[in-house]
Amino acid sequence: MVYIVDAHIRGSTVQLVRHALKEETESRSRLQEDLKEFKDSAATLSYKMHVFYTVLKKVIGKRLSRYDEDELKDLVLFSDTLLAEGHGSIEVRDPPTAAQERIIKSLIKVIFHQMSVSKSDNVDQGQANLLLSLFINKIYCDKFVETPIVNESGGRLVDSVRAIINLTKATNTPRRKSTPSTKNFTIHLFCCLEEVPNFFRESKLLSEEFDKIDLDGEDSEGDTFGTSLTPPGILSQLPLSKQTLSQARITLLPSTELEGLWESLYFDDRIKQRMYSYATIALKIATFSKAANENGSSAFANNKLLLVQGPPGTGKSTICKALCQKLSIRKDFSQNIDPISNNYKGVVIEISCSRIFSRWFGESSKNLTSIFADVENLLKSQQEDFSFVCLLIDEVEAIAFSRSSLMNKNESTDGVRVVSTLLTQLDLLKKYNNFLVLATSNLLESLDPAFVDRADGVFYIGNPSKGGISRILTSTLGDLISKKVILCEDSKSTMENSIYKAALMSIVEKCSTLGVSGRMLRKLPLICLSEHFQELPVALDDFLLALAHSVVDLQSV
Ligand SMILES: Nc1ncnc2c1ncn2[C@@H]1O[C@H](COP(=O)(O)OP(=O)(O)OP(=O)(O)O)[C@@H](O)[C@H]1O
Repeated sequence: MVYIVDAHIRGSTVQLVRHALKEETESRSRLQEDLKEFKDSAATLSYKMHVFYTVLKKVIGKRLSRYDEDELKDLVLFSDTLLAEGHGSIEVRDPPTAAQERIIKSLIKVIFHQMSVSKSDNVDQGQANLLLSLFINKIYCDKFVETPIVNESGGRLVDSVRAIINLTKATNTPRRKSTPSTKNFTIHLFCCLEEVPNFFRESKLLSEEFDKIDLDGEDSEGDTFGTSLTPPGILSQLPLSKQTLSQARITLLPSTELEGLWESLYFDDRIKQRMYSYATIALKIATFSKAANENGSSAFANNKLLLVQGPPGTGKSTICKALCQKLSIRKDFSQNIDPISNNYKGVVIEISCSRIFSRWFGESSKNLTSIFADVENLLKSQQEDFSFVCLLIDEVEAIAFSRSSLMNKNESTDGVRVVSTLLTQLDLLKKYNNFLVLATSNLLESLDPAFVDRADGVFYIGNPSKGGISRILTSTLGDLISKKVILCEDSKSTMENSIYKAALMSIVEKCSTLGVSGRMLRKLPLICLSEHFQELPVALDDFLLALAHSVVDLQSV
């Protein structure tokens, strides 16, 4: 079984490792007065950091191998768990104290010395616990079900293909081979940009410079940057016009804003894995075309467009943003980028369809063209930096409404022009190997067939199943218990208690019958507290009774 592990590292402590290794590298070079070696110290430092990351990954892998398969599924390990369970671990401040700095520097010295003597990157248990507590914030584990297709029978290929096509139960039908139960961990270390030492300071300086620029010029419309959390100083470095910045929300990745979203979503049908695979294959395959020096034309379709559709509040927009964050963390297309480097690994441009529309004839399609022109500039500038650009179009029906319906309704030709512009622009940009479009819609039937046809994958996301409902409610309850809004005897094991489990299950059953959306499930605890209590905290028993009432009340909404 393959597990994709995303380990969220602490930028501040890892930066200290870099300092320690840099000091050591430079002092050695100076001692030896070897000019060439001194010049190569940057390469030596980057090699040593690579060794440090390898040791850290090995320690994480060993720690995770303690868990069985069931426990590993969607496991999230927080730093306090790592701290409580590891002898020799220490709690570290952010930024670390002077004493903690000394511990980190000594530990690194000792580990590197050990490795040079033993010629192995193994560390003892005490050191492993110390490494985990000092450098890891959180560990997420994603089970990746691999079903490689093999012709196990070894029969003639043509017979096997025919057996599949005709769905015969012939003995030589090639099957999807089940993977052995060994645990393989693919570990990615990451740090959100806002936590990278100096990123924020630099962006603050840039912001100050940016503030001096007059934004009230003729073409500054609306609340520029109003919705973006990325500091304007950083945004001003991107080749984007003020107009695009006011009509789109830009997020540089990985971002703290999107952190933990992927793990907070519970879907059936391996939807997350499938979307991740589609996105990575689309981006990876494009790099092959680049290697073959093709200039865009290809015998197979790769529009790099994924469409997510389904009823409101089912997590469509959230999964798209979470997917972008994962693509930037897992770096399948951006090897060798240091997790604590200042470089962003991806950019999400979220288009606000309502802002694109203008009351002036022809303006809407002009707005769209200008956004796409900016996206193209950005794609060009990012190509060598191993970072991707994702265009996220929420509620795409606003700009991809079926043209025939528009004409039947005698709507103005402006709407038709917007759809045609969108299609033309998508066709133009698909040649970029670092480009991806994610679109969401509640109204698949109303979309223009030519747009749907361009989607490489169409994913349906419905209301959560019983399993999903149970996990959403359990996680929300767990959060309220840990925040002490809900009181119970043992905050860690209460929800394991069979009495509470059975009570919650009845609520889950009712939610499932009513077809409650993920959004409503996330809101239910707040509705329940507001409707039934005046004072906080509340007892768990009372909360569950009130929750049952709130769910029943949903019937009348
Ligand atoms: N399956 C789910 N698991 C966990 N959380 C969910 C799930 N579905 C929805 N949510 C939560 O519901 C909220 C709304 O999600 P989101 O806005 O992504 O839905 P949407 O499908 O895009 O809605 P709309 O179509 O109305 O724009 C988010 O906070 C999200 O985390």
